Amino acid sequence: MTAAIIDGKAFAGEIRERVANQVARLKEMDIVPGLAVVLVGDDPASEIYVRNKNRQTEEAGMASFEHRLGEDTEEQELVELVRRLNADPQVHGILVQLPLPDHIDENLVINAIDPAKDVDGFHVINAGRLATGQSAMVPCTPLGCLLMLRDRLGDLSGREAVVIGRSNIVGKPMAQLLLRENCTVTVCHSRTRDIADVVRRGEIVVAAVGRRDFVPADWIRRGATVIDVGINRIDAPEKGEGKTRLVGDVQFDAVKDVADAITPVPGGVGPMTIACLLANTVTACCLSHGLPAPQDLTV
Ligand SMILES: Nc1nc2c(c(=O)[nH]1)N[C@@H](CN(C=O)c1ccc(C(=O)N[C@@H](CCC(=O)O)C(=O)O)cc1)CN2
Repeated sequence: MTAAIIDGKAFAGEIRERVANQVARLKEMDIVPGLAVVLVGDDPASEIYVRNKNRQTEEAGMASFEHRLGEDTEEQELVELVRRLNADPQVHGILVQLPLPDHIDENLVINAIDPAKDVDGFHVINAGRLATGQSAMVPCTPLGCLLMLRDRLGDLSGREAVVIGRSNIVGKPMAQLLLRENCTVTVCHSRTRDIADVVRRGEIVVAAVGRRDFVPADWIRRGATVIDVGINRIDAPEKGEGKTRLVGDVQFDAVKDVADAITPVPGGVGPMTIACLLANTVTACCLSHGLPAPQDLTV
């Protein structure tokens, strides 16, 4: 068996097209969705993600507001910026790029964002709404994973799903979304006993541990759909001195001989994350104007 490769880059392009159509529709009503992205410090990977977010926001016809603060910015200064953005009617979505420098309490900053503008879906109110089956802003990476799973498998009801990783950003919301789809969900983590046997139950496996090559082929049930959320940068001397490349959490070359379908890294989940951020911003904009959330951008 050779797995189908799920093309996240192409799918993200489709989502961005849907976003651009919704933005054009809103412009006819003189409404321009706006996204504010806040970057604190100079982490090189975050710099790239923020640049891409701003570029793609503008390409979709939305307003992009970029705020860059120094590494030694005080927590209070960041919270004050968030409060100003909460009050700004041109801003419908606020995203504070993570990770933040160690001296800043991430939860405190995230929970200072107006939940209606929390397009990352990380605010405790949105997490609670998702967990209790109420309408919520859904975190972008799990939202992208779910859209790919539905596109590949259709109805997910009754499927055995295994999520590897229990982070607030991916693992927990992913598990909640799969539960909402009526999957039987198991969450594995560093203390899970007999993890190979547990993962082998999954018809759907979502790997989000942040450890390169963590999932070998003999953990994967034949015919499973495997979503690799890992983004691990490793040295790539074969590309030249000092060069690097990205690998996922799954041993792609071996697993593709067992799985029915698999997402690659790069080109899988990553591009979907930013496309879903744009989708969430349009949703937040519509809701703030008393319009319904666009059905083709939400789950
Ligand atoms: N506030 C947030 N911070 C972070 C999030 C998030 O969703 N909200 N997620 C990650 C980083 N991230 C977005 O911010 C992100 C990571 C990767 C990609 C992506 O497109 N990856 C490409 C490869 C890009 C490359 O070559 O480096 C791929 O996988 O194909 C987009 C967004 C942590 N922080």
